[in-house]
Amino acid sequence: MALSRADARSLDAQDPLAPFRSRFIEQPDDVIAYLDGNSLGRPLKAIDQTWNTLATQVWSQRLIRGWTDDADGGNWLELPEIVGDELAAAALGAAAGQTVIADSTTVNFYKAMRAAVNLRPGRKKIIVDRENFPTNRYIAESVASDLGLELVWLRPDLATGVSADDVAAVLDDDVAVVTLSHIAYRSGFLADMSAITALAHRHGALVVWDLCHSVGSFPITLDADDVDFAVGCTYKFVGAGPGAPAFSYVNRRHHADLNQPIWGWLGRADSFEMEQGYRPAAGIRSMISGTPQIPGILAVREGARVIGEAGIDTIRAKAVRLGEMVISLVDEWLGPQGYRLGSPRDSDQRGAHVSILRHDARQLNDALIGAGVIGDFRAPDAIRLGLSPLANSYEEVWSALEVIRDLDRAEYPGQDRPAEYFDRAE
Ligand SMILES: Cc1ncc(COP(=O)(O)O)c(C=O)c1O
Ligand SMILES: Nc1c(O)cccc1C(=O)C[C@H](N)C(=O)O
Repeated sequence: MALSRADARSLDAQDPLAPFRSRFIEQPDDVIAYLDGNSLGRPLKAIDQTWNTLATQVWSQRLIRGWTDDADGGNWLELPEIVGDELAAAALGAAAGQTVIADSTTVNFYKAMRAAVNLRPGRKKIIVDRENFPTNRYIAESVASDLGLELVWLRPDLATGVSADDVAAVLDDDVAVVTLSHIAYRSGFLADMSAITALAHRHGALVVWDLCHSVGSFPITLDADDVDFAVGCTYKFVGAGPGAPAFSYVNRRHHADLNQPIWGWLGRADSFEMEQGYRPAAGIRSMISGTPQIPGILAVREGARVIGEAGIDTIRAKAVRLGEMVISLVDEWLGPQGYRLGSPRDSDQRGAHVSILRHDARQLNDALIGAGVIGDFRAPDAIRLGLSPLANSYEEVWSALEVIRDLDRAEYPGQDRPAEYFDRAE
């Protein structure tokens, strides 16, 4: 028996995270459910205040001195490292001094991949998977092409993702880097970061993890797992806003030999001496290239603060419970309408979104947005339902599934559905 609306309400009544919903700026009245926080999180009221303070009290008053004045526990030039440490403590399981907020995930991923390969001279292979986010696949191609390396492609089943066994099957001592997404962008499959990292290390390879879909939704343990490099975005579950700067983590044991490819002035030692020749700054600072994006970094600080306050374990527990609710409703209501589950059924293998598959997903998703349920379509046949434990209520998610069910009834009344309805176009 699927949960009823009353059941969803009762889950909300017991939800320790329910008070956090009022931290967000209200969504428009015509939105029944916003299930796209795994693409762009909703804004916190605190960010509105932070940006207002930045413009009216800090930027306008300190002017250029903001870069070097010691206020807010540091100056703007230091904020990438300061807020990097704050995010690391709240959401990455990483000790201070190994994380910076800078650039986009794409750019950070490029830097991390090149830096990792530089640490393994003479090795000729990079392992990457076909289900990885496009930017990761393209950057891996670009790095391999520039450096004359071979790409070894994993081809995971969409719903089962990349296992340690898949990696073990192609790993040898000629592999420089294994790169994977911790949570797959389409299926939500959760990779075993600890096991795969240990496996890569046994062959002398390094790992570069993309944490875009896990940061802020899943307890990450970068130091404990001895991860080498990790990158991820802050506009999803961290909620720092469209185009907010990403983060880059490099394990301390690589700092002495770290050599990333974009040699900008702010990653140099003694930047303001403006000297000839590049000499990397000490530590994680050398992952920076150019001027930090201060409004975005301050928004990351607010996101990290709220995650720290809520507690990442509590966030994860609610993500699991929301996912289970969605899957039970999919089974009961949507299976008979020709939808299939496009995510792992087992919560231990699933992140904070659930994908449902149907051949006409693109049109369905457009219709859903029109009906006030905002998820997203991912080619070729997936509707992703992103579950944001801080912003979504159980009832909101339940209502979304009800809308999906009823939309389909309206479109295809009765039991006589066209045959192609059930045949997934592969
Ligand atoms: C897994 C993953 N990696 C990388 C990116 C790309 O990040 P960006 O476009 O911010 O560089 C995204 C989302 O866009 C993503 O989901
Ligand atoms: N970064 C995005 C953008 O600039 C426009 C639209 C969507 C996005 C996304 O974040 C996509 C997202 N990373 C995904 O998992 O599909």
